[in-house]
Amino acid sequence: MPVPAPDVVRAADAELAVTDLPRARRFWVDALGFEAIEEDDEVIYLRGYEEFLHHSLVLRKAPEPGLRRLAYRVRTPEDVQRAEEFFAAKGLPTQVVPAGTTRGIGEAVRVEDPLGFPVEFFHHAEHGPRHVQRYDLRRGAEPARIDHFNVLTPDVQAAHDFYAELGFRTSETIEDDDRLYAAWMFRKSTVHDIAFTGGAGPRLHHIAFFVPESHHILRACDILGATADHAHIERGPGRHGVSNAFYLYLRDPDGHRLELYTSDYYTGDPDHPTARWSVQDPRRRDFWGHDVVASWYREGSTAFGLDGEPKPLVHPPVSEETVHVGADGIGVVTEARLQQS
Ligand SMILES: O=S(=O)(O)c1ccc(O)c(O)c1
Ligand SMILES: [Fe+2]
Repeated sequence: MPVPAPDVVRAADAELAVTDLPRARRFWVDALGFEAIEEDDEVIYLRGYEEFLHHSLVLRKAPEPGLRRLAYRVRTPEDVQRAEEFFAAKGLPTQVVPAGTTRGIGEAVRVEDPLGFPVEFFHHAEHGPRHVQRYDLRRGAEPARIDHFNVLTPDVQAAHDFYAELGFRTSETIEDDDRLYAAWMFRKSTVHDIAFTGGAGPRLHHIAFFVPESHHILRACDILGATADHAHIERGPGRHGVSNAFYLYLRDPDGHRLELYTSDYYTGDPDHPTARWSVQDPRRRDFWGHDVVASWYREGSTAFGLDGEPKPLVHPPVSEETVHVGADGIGVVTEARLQQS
């Protein structure tokens, strides 16, 4: 008798290990505009203005940077128990953590998924003050809420198949006749809660935060330019092919990648179709055909297991970067330009 999957509502919380908390606070709070709703010498709880749960992201001081957990909210308290049974039935590590282990979060279960990532499922959560219309407080990029996680994994097909078993549906893919290079999967009615980027893993690729409008992304660029912190800008701003979202990728002081993301689309109907992109299409990752900087494919954050130890990396047989002739479409675009000249 298969163990039923928990009813996942959305990607809702995450925790990053950072090596210098005041330095991280200057970036995430002073520059980007997240609200620090609770903090001490060891930890900062950050919150987006649309979020009604206690927080959106936890930054915890540690000797080494890395990903400590990706957290999904589930629909009922019984789904927390269901999550534990679902992963335990697959022989995967699980641990129940008492309420308050993470401030504002009730009893939760932490697991290592088959990809090697530390994943948490929770239901009970304190509600924080509603700041969505506190325009007197909103600052920087005015981050609204967590939108999705993106992880580096050597076998995107296996990752896709497992999260499909967990009840996620697929909104978009990048593929060719031989393999699936990337996939975007969702539980909430938008393009994704989790996405898989082919590469050595398990590593975190990025955590994305929804911002209300594209001008908030441009404001983040201007703020970082104004303080001569432009080196934090890694890729963009631009328009994604996959997801159609307007985007910007930043690297925080510890190298953690975050995305500011807006204007993707609704996916809530039961027969929502999957959009499939060819790995040879130069518009797939940037709709305007802009190349993707190599670091975006190659770099990610270490993932810590439930034991707190860094997870060893497994390398993929083939990477999108190499299949697509250089970092991302340089060969294809160059050929096209040469043919025009
Ligand atoms: O670069 S992609 O267009 O593939 C893309 C689409 C949506 C995302 O959230 C993302 O990080 C990357
Ligand atoms: Fe993303």
